[in-house]
Amino acid sequence: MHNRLRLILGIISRSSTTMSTPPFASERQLAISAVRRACVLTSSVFNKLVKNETLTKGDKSPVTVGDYAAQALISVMLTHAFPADPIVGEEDAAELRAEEGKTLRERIIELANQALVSPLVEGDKVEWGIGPGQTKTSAELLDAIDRGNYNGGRIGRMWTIDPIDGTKGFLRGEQFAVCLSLLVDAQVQVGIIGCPNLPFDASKPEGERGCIFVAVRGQGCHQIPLSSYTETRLTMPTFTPSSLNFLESVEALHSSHSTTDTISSILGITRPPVRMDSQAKYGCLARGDGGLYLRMPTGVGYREKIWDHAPGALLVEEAGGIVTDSRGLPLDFGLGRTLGENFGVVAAGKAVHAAVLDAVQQATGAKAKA
Ligand SMILES: Nc1ncnc2c1ncn2[C@@H]1O[C@H](COP(=O)(O)O)[C@@H](OP(=O)(O)O)[C@H]1O
Ligand SMILES: [Mg+2]
Ligand SMILES: [Mg+2]
Ligand SMILES: [Mg+2]
Repeated sequence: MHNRLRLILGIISRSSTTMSTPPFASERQLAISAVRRACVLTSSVFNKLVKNETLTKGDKSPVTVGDYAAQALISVMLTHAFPADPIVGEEDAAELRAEEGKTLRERIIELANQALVSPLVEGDKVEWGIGPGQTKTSAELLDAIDRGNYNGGRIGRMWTIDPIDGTKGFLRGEQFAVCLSLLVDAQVQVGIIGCPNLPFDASKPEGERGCIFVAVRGQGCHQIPLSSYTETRLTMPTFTPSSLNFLESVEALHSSHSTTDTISSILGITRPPVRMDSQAKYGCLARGDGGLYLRMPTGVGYREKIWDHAPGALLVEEAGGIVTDSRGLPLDFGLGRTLGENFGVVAAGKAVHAAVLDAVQQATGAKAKA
């Protein structure tokens, strides 16, 4: 009798847990923890970065010990929690494996291990390979970086990692972001962006810095301070064309400033653009710091990478906005590691997106969607 009662109570409690757990709750919790640790790691690197800790990659873009160490850390945590999930990560360890001497490698291993062993905080779980005593060997950490070599595609689960997005902003001491997303069948289901240098409240630029933006499809977009765990739901305010201002890259090589100037004058926007590095722009759009984010191709044949847009696009959609390319089509995260041919990015609130798209098409001659 006693055993039967225990069995019934067990079934009730198991089914109520299942019913009350929203989809992707574990993934969300893990992703927040990983991004939080990577934000601490990258900020600490910035404070101590020395000149010879930055490399130039084959495409001439910079990469620092912070990028490598943060990708290793996040990859270790993902692999402990979800060993079957492939990872599309920006960095690979080829340069490190070929390094003469071990200066960079040793620094990266030290940084990643410091981040892995730091004490558990709210939401952390020791099963993710973190907490005291969880150090990894150099070989394990290089392999963790290289787990990011997945080619992407349309089918199945996969994570994207951009361990430092806006590395150029990071090196200037300006905005950068740690970006993580979960794709399932090419749809972004979870998007997390940590911005250690971003003011928590745009109206207080000298106030507290550091925020994490979190979105799960169908569950809204939230902001959490880096210093605590309180979540605030974000909803994009309604802009009209006359109150619009826009966000764009600092780097004119990444987004054509002259094209956005033309779009701006077609729309009658008088406020100057807010130029900011990284996917912090998507977070700022989601919380209404700007009404529009434009990224216009510069004509160099560059293909946008999925890790540069997947988490950001979900933040904006879950805060009530629309994200398309300049033809009005959704960004396609199922094409592999890139978004394919570059038709730019047009992200804005529902009330203005159509008008903005019209202006983009006038300025660029992009064809509207059929
Ligand atoms: N020619 C180009 N056009 C568009 N994006 C580019 C580019 N060259 C590099 N990028 C991407 O722009 C990202 C930074 O975007 P932003 O200008 O919004 O800060 C870089 O991310 P990383 O810094 O992670 O390498 C890189 O992937
Ligand atoms: Mg890069
Ligand atoms: Mg990037
Ligand atoms: Mg990067």
